[in-house]
Amino acid sequence: MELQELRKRIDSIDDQLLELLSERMTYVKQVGELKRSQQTIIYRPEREKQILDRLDRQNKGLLSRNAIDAIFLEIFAVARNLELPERIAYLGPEGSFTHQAAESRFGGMSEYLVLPTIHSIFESVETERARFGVVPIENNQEGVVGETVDLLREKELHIAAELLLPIHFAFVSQSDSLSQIRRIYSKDIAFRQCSKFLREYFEDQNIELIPVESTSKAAKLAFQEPDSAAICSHIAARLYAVPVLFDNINDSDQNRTRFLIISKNFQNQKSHSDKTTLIANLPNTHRPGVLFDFLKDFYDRGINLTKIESRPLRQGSSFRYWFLVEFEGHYEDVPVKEILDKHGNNLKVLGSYVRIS
Ligand SMILES: C=C(O[C@@H]1C=C(C(=O)O)C=C[C@H]1O)C(=O)O
Repeated sequence: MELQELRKRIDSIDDQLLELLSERMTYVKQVGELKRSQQTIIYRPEREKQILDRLDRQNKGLLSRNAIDAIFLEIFAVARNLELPERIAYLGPEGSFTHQAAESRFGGMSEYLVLPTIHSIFESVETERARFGVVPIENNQEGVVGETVDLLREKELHIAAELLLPIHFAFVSQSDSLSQIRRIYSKDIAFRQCSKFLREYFEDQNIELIPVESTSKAAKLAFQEPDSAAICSHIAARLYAVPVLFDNINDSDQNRTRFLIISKNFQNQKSHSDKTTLIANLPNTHRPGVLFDFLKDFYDRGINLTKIESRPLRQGSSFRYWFLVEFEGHYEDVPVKEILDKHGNNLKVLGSYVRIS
């Protein structure tokens, strides 16, 4: 087919897509009105997951699951904005991986509040300056983010959803040739995670590796100084319009960070694959068998634990702990309810949500 003919067909499909998307939005608006009249929650991650799973099963074309997810998550985000514009707080700076995570779920059209600390994210959601907050909870290579875990216990907030982001670093520079590069900016942890690439390409050159506070600051510096480069996220490269010379330069392809979307008064309905997070303040943990007895309740009911993290109680000078426990299932499942009833006051359920990890 000729180029002109191909483009004519593409234009005609775009016209149809636009018409269908507009029609979809009229129904979304009606859903929004129903939700408002029943005073229920707009964001329904379990419904979104159901749609994505169904589309994936139906899909016979060229689109990968990731492509379908990316397109439709953006459609959902636009739809939610139409139902009710909601502000989302994320841990900055702009161009951080948390920013990338937030955009992957709430799209390019949402209103964002960029805050400098994990504490300030929790506070903005608590005071309802933001409807949702996006915070990292763990990295599969570096471990847990203690501040997030501690704040989950301290504050009365809920987990609306989790999301996983592969941590892919890009090597960006304005310079056309590697030999012109004198300095590379990034976070120290990113230098560590891209050490093979740095050795391979820059071993013999006299290059300065300069650690800065964030990879997005690194991208900004690479934008300002043409004889420098940065190792940063995709979103930072896009934000500062610095060309990507090499993509995915991290040593390991397995590096992933898990983020939580937190909210006030949020409850998800059951989906067919949920996860629950709770805080366990078990009495007398210094006695033998207390933690064992508690965990046995999960074992006896065939509930799969996915995480247990102990954190210091910070009571005087003692070494005592509380636990963050995560498991497969929803808090409305009968076996889970039994455990919740049995341990009542010692547990605080943070939420059940669609399981991704
Ligand atoms: C339209 C709805 O609200 C939101 C938007 C969705 C969509 O665009 O399909 C799906 C789930 C909700 O997050 C709904 O609940 O059905």
